[in-house]
Amino acid sequence: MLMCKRWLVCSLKGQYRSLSFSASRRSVMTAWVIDKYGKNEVLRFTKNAALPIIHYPNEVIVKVHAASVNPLDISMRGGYGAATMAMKRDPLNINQSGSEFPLVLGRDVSGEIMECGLDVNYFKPGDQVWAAIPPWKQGSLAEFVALSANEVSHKPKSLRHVEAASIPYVAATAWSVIVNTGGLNKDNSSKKRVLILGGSGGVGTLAIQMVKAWGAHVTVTCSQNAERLVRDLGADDVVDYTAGPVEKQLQTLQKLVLGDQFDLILDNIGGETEKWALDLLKPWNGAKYVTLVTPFLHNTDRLGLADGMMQSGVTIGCKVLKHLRKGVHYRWGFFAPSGPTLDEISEMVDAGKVRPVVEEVFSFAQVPQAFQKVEQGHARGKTVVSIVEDQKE
Ligand SMILES: NC(=O)C1=CN([C@@H]2O[C@H](COP(=O)(O)OP(=O)(O)OC[C@H]3O[C@@H](n4cnc5c(N)ncnc54)[C@H](OP(=O)(O)O)[C@@H]3O)[C@@H](O)[C@H]2O)C=CC1
Repeated sequence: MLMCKRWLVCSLKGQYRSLSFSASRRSVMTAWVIDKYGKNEVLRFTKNAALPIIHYPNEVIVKVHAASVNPLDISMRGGYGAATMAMKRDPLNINQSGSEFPLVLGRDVSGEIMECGLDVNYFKPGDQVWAAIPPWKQGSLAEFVALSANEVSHKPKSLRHVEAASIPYVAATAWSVIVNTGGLNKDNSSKKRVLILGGSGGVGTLAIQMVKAWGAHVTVTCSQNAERLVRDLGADDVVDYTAGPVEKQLQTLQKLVLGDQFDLILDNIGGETEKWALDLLKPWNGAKYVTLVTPFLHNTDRLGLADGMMQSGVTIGCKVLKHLRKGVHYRWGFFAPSGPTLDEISEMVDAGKVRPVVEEVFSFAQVPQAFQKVEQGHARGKTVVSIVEDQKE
């Protein structure tokens, strides 16, 4: 359904091609890369990173104005997901080394289209765009990035690049778990009760705003000093997880205030939470618990692709069946890159229903400090990297 708008516009607009970028092409660009997995010391600034080129006719090259750092970048810096990503990365074996290095991290981009492949009709050079970059592709902590056009979307007109870069990855993740896995959308969320475990970080601050805009009643767990932030974003009830056992506080809230159980729980925390959280769902009513903290990539890193996927299949299968017997649905949620999803988010932003929550902006020279910041945890929204000096549209 989301793709329809794009097809319509494509057929109306006709074809656009690359303009001046190809002609004035350099072969190298500046970037932060890693040449091996490890801690922050592996981050290396270079002026000689290979400039991305278009390999497929549906690809575009985007000049990066701003990027952001997510917890995934910290994990990928340490080798998380390497086995699975290697399967998808460099499908043409362009660098002929079979190696993923030098690897550029950064999953969010806000910037400008420089060049379009021959099949790209929806974008043209000069368009202001944003995107969430799949983990198996080279990232956005660089001057340019190559993406498939269906991963890219026109950025909200009301946002500057540094604001826009805070949204795509967490928005695409929140949309994937709430809409695709959780089954809620703008037409069926009114008066639904949603619990967001861990509401103060990147995904949480976006998820609160989305379900609130669709009319849901939103309960959030976070630490005490994040209460004002999450209430400003739309949380109706806030539980301070540092003030005592969070499950007891939520049970009391359900009995005394809500008078009902939850239709959807989004778990950004993982670990012990799934031992008690599913008891807070309405049974036999299609209610779902979706966790973003899954062992999927850890399994493939540890056991290899085939055995890791088999192990994940057994684990999720057992959990789904165990909870189905109690009348509730257990699910794993994943980030899903999608331009059409970002088109929807862009409209919500320009309509004032979703706003960026930028905690700190670092310069391109300060990328290692941005990683340190994210690694320390306790996020209150997003950590952004400004790559081209930002200009108000
Ligand atoms: N499976 C997938 O495809 C994806 C998975 N993820 C995962 O989802 C999780 C959330 O991502 P993201 O929002 O970007 O992470 P962030 O680091 O931005 O946010 C985490 C937030 O949780 C808060 N927090 C920590 N412990 C608790 C707790 N026990 N209860 C309530 N709040 C808590 C932190 O603040 P404080 O400590 O101060 O309370 C922080 O604000 C991460 O584990 C990430 O790796 C994210 C995207 C995609």
